[in-house]
Order: sequence, then C-alpha cells, then structure tokens
Amino acid sequence: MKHGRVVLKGNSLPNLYLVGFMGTGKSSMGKRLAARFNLRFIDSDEEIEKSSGMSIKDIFAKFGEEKFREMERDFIENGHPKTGCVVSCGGGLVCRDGMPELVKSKGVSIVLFAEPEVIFKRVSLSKTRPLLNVENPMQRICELLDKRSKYYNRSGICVSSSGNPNDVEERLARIYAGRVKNMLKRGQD
Ligand SMILES: Nc1ncnc2c1ncn2[C@@H]1O[C@H](COP(=O)(O)OP(=O)(O)O)[C@@H](O)[C@H]1O
Ligand SMILES: O=C(O)C1=C[C@@H](OP(=O)(O)O)[C@@H](O)[C@H](O)C1
Ligand SMILES: [Mg+2]
Repeated sequence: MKHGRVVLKGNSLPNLYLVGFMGTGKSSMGKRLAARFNLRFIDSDEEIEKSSGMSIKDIFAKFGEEKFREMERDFIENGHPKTGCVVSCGGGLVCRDGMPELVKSKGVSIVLFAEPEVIFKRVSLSKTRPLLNVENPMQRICELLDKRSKYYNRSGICVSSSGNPNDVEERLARIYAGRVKNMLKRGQD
C-alpha cells in the first residue's frame, strides 16, 4: 500500500479483523483482501482447530460453547501476529462482554452483515456450524442475530455483504485503506 512516497509492506500493516454472523462472508472476503493487500490470511476457527487438534464441532460437543469462547479470547489476546494479517473471526467471537473493544484495540475491525434469508441460503450448504445444526435453522439464525446485534454494533464499521462479492470486496478494501492512511497520518502529527 502507498502512503505519500512510502510503500508499506504487507507485514507492517495493521491487522484487519472481519467480524459478523455466520455466513456473512468473513472467510471468503478475508482471503480476497489478504491477497489484495499482500497480508497473511488467518481464520480464527482454523487456528483453534490446529492448536487444539480438534474440529469446531468436536470442541462444542466435548467441552461446550463457553470453552470455545475462551479459546477464541486466547486466540485474540495471544494467538496471532500483531500486524500484517487479515483475521476472519468466528461469528460468535465478539459476542461476549469486552470482546468488541478487545478486537478493535488490535487493528481495523469491520462488521459484515446480511439479511437472515441470505445467511440461511449461504450456510445451509454446509454442516460444519454446530449452532445451526438444529431442526429450524432459520428460527435459530433470527434468535441469535437478535441476541448478538448489540455486540456486532459495537465491533466496528458495518458493511452489507448481501451484494455481489466483487462489490463487497471493493467496499471493504476502500474502508481498510482509508483507515490505515488515517492511522499513519495521525502517527506523523
Ligand atoms: N457476497 C457474497 N455473495 C454470494 N455468496 C457469498 C458472498 N460472500 C460469501 N458468500 C458465500 O457464502 C458462504 C459462506 O461464506 P463464508 O466466507 O464461509 O462466511 P463466514 O466465514 O462469515 O461464515 C460461502 O459459500 C461463500 O462463498
Ligand atoms: O457464530 C458462531 O457462534 C460460530 C461461527 C462459526 O464461524 P463462522 O462465522 O466463520 O461460520 C464457528 O466459529 C462456530 O461454528 C461458531
Ligand atoms: Mg468463516
């Protein structure tokens, strides 16, 4: 990324955190943005699976949701590089007291959102999300969105991911680049 006459290397750029409900596109947009800005892509779910040697599904089944939330907090506190990454955060990662503020303190945080119908369509193709393995996933999506919106609203600037993936990527890229430039300008004052 260019700033004045200085070209910033990917690994010195602030981390970008993508936050939001399951199926809003955090992992897929995260990969695109990482490639675009020459950043490393990290998915909190994948990192937790690697470090625990278990799948998300098995962690939920064996230890329960609260243990998984602790693992997510550890990951944000100590489990990833401080700069140079796009971090796709699991959908419930910010949904505990203090987590929106913690994530925002680590870099640029953007919240993706989409209508329940869009989310349902996107997640119904996969069975890897234990919280939606229920009889009525649409009802569950609406209940969870209701409970979680206060956390998402505090987690950063909100961007709709309902549109075409290229448009969503452009919007996210513009916001990230703008925020980085402002941070650097402030650093020079
Ligand atoms: N803007 C979009 N338009 C259409 N499909 C999308 C869009 N963003 C993501 N998807 C698709 O939705 C599904 C869930 O996306 P994913 O990135 O895994 O979401 P998350 O990580 O937020 O759970 C994937 O199949 C992905 O390709
Ligand atoms: O919303 C949630 O509580 C969860 C979202 C999932 O990640 P994605 O948002 O990437 O699907 C994963 O962390 C786990 O199944 C729990
Ligand atoms: Mg994901």
